[in-house]
Amino acid sequence: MAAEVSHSASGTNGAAGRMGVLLGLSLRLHRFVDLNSLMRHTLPELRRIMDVEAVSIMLPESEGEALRMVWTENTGGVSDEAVRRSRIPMGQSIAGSLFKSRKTQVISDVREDPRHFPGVDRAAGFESRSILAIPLMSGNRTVGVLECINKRRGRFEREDVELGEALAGILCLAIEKAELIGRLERANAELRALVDLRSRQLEQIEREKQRLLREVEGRYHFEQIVGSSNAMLRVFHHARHAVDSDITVLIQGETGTGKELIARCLHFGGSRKAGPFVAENCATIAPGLFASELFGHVKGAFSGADKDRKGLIERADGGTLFLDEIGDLPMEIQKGLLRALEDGCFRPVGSNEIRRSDFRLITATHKDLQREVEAGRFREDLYYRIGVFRIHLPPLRERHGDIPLLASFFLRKFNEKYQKNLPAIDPAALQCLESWPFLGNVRELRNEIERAVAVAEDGRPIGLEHLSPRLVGNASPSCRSHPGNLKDRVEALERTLIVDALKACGGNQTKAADLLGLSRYGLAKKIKRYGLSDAVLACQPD
Ligand SMILES: Nc1ncnc2c1ncn2[C@@H]1O[C@H](COP(=O)(O)OP(=O)(O)OP(=O)(O)O)[C@@H](O)[C@H]1O
Repeated sequence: MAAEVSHSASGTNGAAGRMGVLLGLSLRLHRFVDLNSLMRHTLPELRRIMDVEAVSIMLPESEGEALRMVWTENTGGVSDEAVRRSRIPMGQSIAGSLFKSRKTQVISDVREDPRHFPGVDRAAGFESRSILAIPLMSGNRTVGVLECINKRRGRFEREDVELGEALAGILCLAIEKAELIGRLERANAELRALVDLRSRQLEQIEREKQRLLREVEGRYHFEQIVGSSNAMLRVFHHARHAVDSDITVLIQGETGTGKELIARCLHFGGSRKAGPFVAENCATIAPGLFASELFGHVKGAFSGADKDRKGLIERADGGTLFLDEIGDLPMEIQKGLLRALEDGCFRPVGSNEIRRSDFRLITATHKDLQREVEAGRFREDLYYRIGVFRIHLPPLRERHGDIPLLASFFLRKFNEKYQKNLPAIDPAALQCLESWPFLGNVRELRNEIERAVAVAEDGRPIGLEHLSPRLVGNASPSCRSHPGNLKDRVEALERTLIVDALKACGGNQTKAADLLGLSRYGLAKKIKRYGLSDAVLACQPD
């Protein structure tokens, strides 16, 4: 038999006593911040106050299909653990129907109630006879269900219902508070773990940054710039004076002579090495974009400026700005650069705000800037300001003596890149390289060696057949001869003649064999012996 009980004012009988009980419990409840200890201390007291054999608290599963017995306390000597975590189907139990109706119910004879779910009783070895079931409400939300089971003396009366509801209200607040604190503690622990992880990652990034810095410093070090000619030794000696100061440096030289390399060495060898190295080639900037590239712009400064953008000067703050081909900087921008050089101040396009940047300026040009000044294309004051310290890099054709050193430096570098082990550049090929004018300077030599390493057979030296045809075609006959002993010289000459014949016959081995007075088989053997298969392929007509 079940009766729904509406919330009603308490009676006067024993009101002061009940008030005392409630107050005492509410004070004690709020001492607990952890749900489990709260329940461990509260449920026995609840059972005593309500004068029942057992009390249970059930909370919904996250999917909402069942309730779980989360805490229980009984006098039957059955361990809590036996019944805890019991699953009570929402649609087939008194607690489940109450969870939905949200109305307190007194069931005076449980055996007669068809909703009674006997699974829990079986697990507990306990027999429920009467139940006072009370929803735990938080505002409009049902948080769970409290069941007071088997009234010891008499039946559940109106006073029991009122006391139970008042207790449930206090309990609900305490559960919510403890749950909230639990959630906060979990979030806090997650946050701490995240902070720990982030700081470990930051440490790792910092270690990696230091490692890369050491690596870059090692790479851009004057010792890494190859050259033993007097001209280059003078450059090294002179350039070192500019490493430890903030002095502006103007590097002059043809394309590919190593101007940017020197600029990097000045930056990474000096006190600004931990700051940025920002490099830009003025020849590649569209005329209308110079101001925005150099000084940056603010959102809306011009059509297409959909967000603020830092310019080169601002990005180089704390480091070095390297402007290659400074001779191409338009007149109208030169004044702004001069001002930034004087006091570090500049104004982004579209902004009224003056910003500051602490940067060192290194510039480079292949042009004669003095002549640009005379022609009225370059400001004289800027010319003197950027050229406080000058470095002139001689073209490679004026320091042919550096070619063998540079060539073997690049051979080592590209052996590593292509994971090969070409032991050397043979003397004929070296002589050929030395006789080439290299208008593209060191860059052209570097590209030539890279190409040769890429095509050459692993384990064998680089020979004439691995060089570009234009270089070999240009080589003088003496350069094609080998300076070694007679056997080496004969072999080198033989190889050169075979390459020439293959070239003349467009890679056709039968014709080349005729031309050389060899059998087709004899030529094939020599091609194999000299490792000329790449040369044969290179000679094939397109
Ligand atoms: N003396 C050198 N030793 C080793 N490598 C060098 C040397 N000089 C130049 N290089 C290499 O040659 C290539 C071209 O050098 P870099 O870019 O510094 O020349 P650049 O004068 O700035 O050319 P551009 O004016 O065309 O920009 C780079 O790979 C550089 O590392």
